[in-house]
Amino acid sequence: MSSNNETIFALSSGPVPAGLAVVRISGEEVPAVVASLVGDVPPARQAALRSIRTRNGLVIDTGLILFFPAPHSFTGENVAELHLHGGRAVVDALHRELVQFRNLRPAAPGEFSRRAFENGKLDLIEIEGLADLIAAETEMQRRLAVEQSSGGLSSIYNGWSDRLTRARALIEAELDFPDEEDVPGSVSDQVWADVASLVNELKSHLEQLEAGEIIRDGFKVVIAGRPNAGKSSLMNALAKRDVAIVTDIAGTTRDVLHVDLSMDGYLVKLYDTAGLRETDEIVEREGIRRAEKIIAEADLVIFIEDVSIKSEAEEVPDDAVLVGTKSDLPRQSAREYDLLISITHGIGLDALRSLIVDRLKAKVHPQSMAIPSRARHKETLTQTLAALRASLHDPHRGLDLRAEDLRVASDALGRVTGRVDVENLLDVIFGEFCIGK
Ligand SMILES: Nc1nc2c(ncn2[C@@H]2O[C@H](COP(=O)(O)OP(=O)(O)OP(=O)(O)O)[C@@H](O)[C@H]2O)c(=O)[nH]1
Ligand SMILES: [K+]
Ligand SMILES: [Mg+2]
Repeated sequence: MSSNNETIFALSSGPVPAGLAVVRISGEEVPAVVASLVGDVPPARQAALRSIRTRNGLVIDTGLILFFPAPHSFTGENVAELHLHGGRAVVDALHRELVQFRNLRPAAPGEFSRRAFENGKLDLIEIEGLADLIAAETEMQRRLAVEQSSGGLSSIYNGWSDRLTRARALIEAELDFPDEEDVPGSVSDQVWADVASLVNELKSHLEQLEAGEIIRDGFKVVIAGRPNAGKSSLMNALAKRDVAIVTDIAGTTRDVLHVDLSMDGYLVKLYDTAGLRETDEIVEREGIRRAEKIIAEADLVIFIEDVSIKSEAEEVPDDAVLVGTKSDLPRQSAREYDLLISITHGIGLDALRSLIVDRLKAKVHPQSMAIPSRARHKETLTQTLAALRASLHDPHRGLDLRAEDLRVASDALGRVTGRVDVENLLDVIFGEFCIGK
């Protein structure tokens, strides 16, 4: 059990007014609070219909109550859920009543999840997965988050941890009994063979990071090209709304504009940028600087060119999709394009959408959804891999030094799931939750 002796509560469902409001309470005081509110403590884990009253006997509302005795609850503590009617005044009245109890206070953001972590109910990967699941807006984000929040990814890391622990134990045994004839050399060989295969598994796992990041954070597509090429018109057509200002004045767009699209279940982040050209105009120049920055960070650049004007020798970024636009106008450009479109005539847009999805899938083709997706995962897994490689680097190095590398690897891997001390990280991780989670 956690050492938290305060009981916390919060509205865990969405904003009121709504059909229902679910208020969650967690901590030691829960049975006493529930008995006071509804007159008894209902049977564990069964929905019970009750009148919820103030201590003066006034009815606040009638609703369902669920009691989850410790440790079989989300937080591992005593938990109650009150399902009320989702009115502002109903929730406020319950709030006013709850703050009257001793040792009862409103929860901080992420505090229920933090208690779940501290009581060993969820590890850090599962907690992060839960935050992602709540934030998920696309189907692929949901699948990735479900895999993480339900322990699929953790089980890989726990499996690796167990293998490392075993390897370290065998090496320690060899260090403790160096002259024992009956600790055969082949034991040590087996250990290093397994460490080598761990290195390979970790390496291919880390190669999936880019896919995980694209699924979680989105595939960044940047529209670039000369002023007046029709970039903002394309952005608006793909977004199906008027996001960007379109005029026939070259240099209309200055700031980087952005919309989120869902394509084939993936999050695509589409950016419109200032037209690229030499200019002395200060505002436009800043716009171009910003454009160049986002182009450098893009997963895919769509470089568009007006086919109705003679194309100048332009630098098109490597890997960019070269799109000729305004195909409704008489053609002047002799360049070969990957695709021709016309925004005014609605030509080629579906083909462009498919092309974006194809490029995305060329980068993201995970065999499984048990893949890393955050900078934090990358950092700790990279440290693990480096230490494992160090242990294999020179077989003639002292066994004690190689054992120390394995210890470093073990610690780094333990920090991924939070098995090893991560106190300094917790505020960051739980801070991204909303209140009530
Ligand atoms: N005929 C024709 N005109 C187009 C097409 N797409 C855009 N235009 C016109 O081209 C002009 C410039 O379009 P924008 O979308 O503002 O071009 P931009 O590349 O965003 O321009 P900057 O932001 O100034 O760099 C506008 O007058 C549009 O109406 C098209 O497919 N066909
Ligand atoms: K323009
Ligand atoms: Mg524009």
